[in-house]
Amino acid sequence: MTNSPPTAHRNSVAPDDDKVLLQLTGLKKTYDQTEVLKDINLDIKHGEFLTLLGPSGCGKTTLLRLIAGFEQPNAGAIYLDGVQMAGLPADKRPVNTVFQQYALFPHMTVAQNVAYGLKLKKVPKDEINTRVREMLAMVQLEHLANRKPQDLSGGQQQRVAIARAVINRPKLLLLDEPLSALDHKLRLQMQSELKRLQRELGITFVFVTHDQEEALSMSDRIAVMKDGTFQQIGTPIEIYETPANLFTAKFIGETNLFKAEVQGVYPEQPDRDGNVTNGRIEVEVCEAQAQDGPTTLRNLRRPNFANDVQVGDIVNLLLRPEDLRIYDPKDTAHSGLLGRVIESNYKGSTLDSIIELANGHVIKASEFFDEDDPSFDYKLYEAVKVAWVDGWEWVLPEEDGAIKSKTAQKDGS
Ligand SMILES: Nc1ncnc2c1ncn2[C@@H]1O[C@H](COP(=O)(O)OP(=O)(O)OP(=O)(O)O)[C@@H](O)[C@H]1O
Repeated sequence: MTNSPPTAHRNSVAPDDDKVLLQLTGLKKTYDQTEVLKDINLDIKHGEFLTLLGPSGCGKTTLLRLIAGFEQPNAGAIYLDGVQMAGLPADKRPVNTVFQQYALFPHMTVAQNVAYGLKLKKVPKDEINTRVREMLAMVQLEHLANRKPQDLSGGQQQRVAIARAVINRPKLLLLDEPLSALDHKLRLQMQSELKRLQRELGITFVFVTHDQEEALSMSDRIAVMKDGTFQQIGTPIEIYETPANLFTAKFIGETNLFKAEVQGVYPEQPDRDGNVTNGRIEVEVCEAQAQDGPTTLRNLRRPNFANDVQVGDIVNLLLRPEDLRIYDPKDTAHSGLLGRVIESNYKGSTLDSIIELANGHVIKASEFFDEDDPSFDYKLYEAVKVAWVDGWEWVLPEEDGAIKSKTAQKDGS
């Protein structure tokens, strides 16, 4: 993977303190004898922005509904600030939810919509007015306080919904795909506004999306879900750069995958100063007709994995488009995979190329555009050699975690 972090890095803010706000232990939920959540365990810290990310039907909304108290789990427990939530109805939990449909009251003005929760709580009128004013300033809607929801744009309506949900300072705000009804440009704008608001209010957010770019750019941590289980929980950088399995690798960002055969295994061992060095393996990429010299990998970045691997095993070599470099096939300084460029798109800051390798495998490379760099001087359908930046690769076992040797695969076992 690249050493230059994705955009998420600049936006992510470490939570204020390490105290756990929300603790989920052994949560299970079954509908019609189908377990849609299986043994969910997660600690969320005060002030954290945590995103549940996964394909449709993986259980994201169900998990939010359990936390909110709209549904009860079949097993497990939910603790909020150390208090067990079992049996506590939704309206008694210090939690609010923002849905994709904003559900604003059409007959009320913006200010009345935002004031609604405080009015129910019988907060004094003067205090309500002050807090509504402050809240509308925060979401930059003061000038629209007397408008009705139907006279607002989608983005403005969503800001009212968010203001209404946070005015009574819940400890936790649950957001279920709150931006998915917005067009692309507005969605990007709302992403940064929402992030700013979360930082200013210091409220813990649990945000649901199936948009991986949104998850990467907004979250402190992402929990990647599939079939009611967590596949990986980590920072955007961890999830993108060191995915725990093939599902996460393929779900987040663009991925080039190569099968590779292990040629040598060198477990971790102490160096001269007594520090334990990472284990490493050497592999040969299984792209037989596409290869120009041995393409070996020396520095495996997952030390524990190295000890499980044996010579002859097949592993997956993961390379993001930005990890690849394109060279002249006559170049002798780099060993790589031979192919030809079948599509080339100039994107301003990058040049994105689709390359068909000699064995038919199609891959994608994305390089920063530099007019002075002669390595970019290739034309469509021209032969090229593709290599990767040493140390930017990531190695994964097969999906089920098992590593099948080449011989075993041939035997069909
Ligand atoms: N009330 C219900 N009765 C029966 N099955 C349900 C119910 N609610 C959800 N499910 C099922 O539980 C699974 C998880 O649904 P859920 O809505 O949590 O997924 P999701 O990840 O939020 O999906 P999406 O991204 O499409 O909103 C799905 O298979 C869904 O059909």
